Amino acid sequence: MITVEQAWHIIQNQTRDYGTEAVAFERSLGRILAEDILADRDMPPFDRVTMDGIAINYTDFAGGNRSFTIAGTQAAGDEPLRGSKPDHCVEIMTGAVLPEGFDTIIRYEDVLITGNHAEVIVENIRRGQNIHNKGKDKQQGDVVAAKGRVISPALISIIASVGKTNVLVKKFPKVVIISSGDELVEVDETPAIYQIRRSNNYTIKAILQQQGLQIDMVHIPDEPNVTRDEISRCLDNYDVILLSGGISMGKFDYIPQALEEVGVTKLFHKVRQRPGKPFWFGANDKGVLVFAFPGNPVATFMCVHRYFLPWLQDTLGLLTQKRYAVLAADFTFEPDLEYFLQVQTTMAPDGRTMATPLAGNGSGDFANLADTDAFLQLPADRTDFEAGEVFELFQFNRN
Ligand SMILES: Nc1nc2c(c(=O)[nH]1)N[C@H]1C(S)=C(S)[C@@H](COP(=O)(O)OP(=O)(O)OC[C@H]3O[C@@H](n4cnc5c(N)ncnc54)[C@H](O)[C@@H]3O)O[C@H]1N2
Ligand code: MOO
Ligand SMILES: [Mg+2]
Repeated sequence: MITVEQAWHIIQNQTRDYGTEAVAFERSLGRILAEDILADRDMPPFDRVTMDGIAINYTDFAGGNRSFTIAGTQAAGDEPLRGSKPDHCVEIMTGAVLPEGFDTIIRYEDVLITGNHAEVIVENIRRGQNIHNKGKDKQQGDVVAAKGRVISPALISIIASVGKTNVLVKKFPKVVIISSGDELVEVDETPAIYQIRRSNNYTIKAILQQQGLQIDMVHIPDEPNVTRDEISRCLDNYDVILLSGGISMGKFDYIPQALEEVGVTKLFHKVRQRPGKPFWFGANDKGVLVFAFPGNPVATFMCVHRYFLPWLQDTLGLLTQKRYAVLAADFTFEPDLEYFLQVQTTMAPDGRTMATPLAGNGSGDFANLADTDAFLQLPADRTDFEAGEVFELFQFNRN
């Protein structure tokens, strides 16, 4: 049986390029930028006043003058006043362009205005103070935001300020979730005593919605012909199929055989891990990928976070960093499998991320997932894990 790392490498070798698309910039939050955003003008585009007060020519002040005649007022958005004279000043507002002949702004707090005169009442004035100079942040044509970044609220302000109404982003793959199982009824149905409502498919959908993906859902019974037909139809209409359930050793686990019958080549089946050991992964000759996750809810959930989201991030060209956390309490796990230990994380005052184990009652205990926010990947070759040791962390339940 392959290890988690081997499984991940096989999946990583199947990243795809789904191209790019233009979207309205107001709808681009969270998408991956697929073009460099250039400054269309210098930033700031003019010498921008940063305090409400008066504009003077510093030479007048240096020559000993403290009382200035107010020659006019200039608000933000006004054209710059012209024709300055010695010992004149202009009342000026934050965001206004610096008028010709002036080079220094003194805030209202440091002047006394009487009639049309302004007297400067402080001595520590610097030439050029309170002005955000043209081009100081970026020059016209500079890359302000490089492609490959997630579009954050800060990037939205850059995109808006350079006047891009549409922005090029990475296209998402078309994804469908197929759940299976005769014991599963719809959410609005009342299950018989031996049935349950389906939930894995909604969880996967929600995880992908957090990434900005819209996805379709299909449910199939444990019946080989329907299983084959539905998978076949989805192979023709989607880039990625996510399955949940029907891949283990049960008499009615038809999925692996059906996948191979409809031309999906198995790249692996079973990984040395808990939960999620029966995980099946493959691709057809058109490049459609199939992630068939084990049906137990925690197994599906973990596999989506451990394999599918990293694949999606790689596919979209997103640079990601591994995360680590400190195990906060001793923990023992005996089987010769890598273990995805559910934890609650906290930030300690010394800056470390602490992970408190909350193992739950196995991979059917999805109630436990709501009380945890991450899992630690514990290696297979050991049994005892001690408080203070550091392991790789995979976060979920993020908002
Ligand atoms: N003889 C063996 N039996 C099992 C093994 C094994 O190695 N040998 N592995 C176990 C492990 S580990 C897992 S995980 C499960 C995987 O089972 P399947 O992928 O075949 O999934 P199902 O049998 O269809 O369902 C398992 C379990 O999950 C529930 N389920 C399935 N889909 C959903 C859904 N959409 N929403 C909510 N719950 C769902 C289902 O009702 C079952 O309770 O196999 C073990 N068996
Ligand atoms: O993968 Mo199974 O989830 O260990 O029950
Ligand atoms: Mg089964």
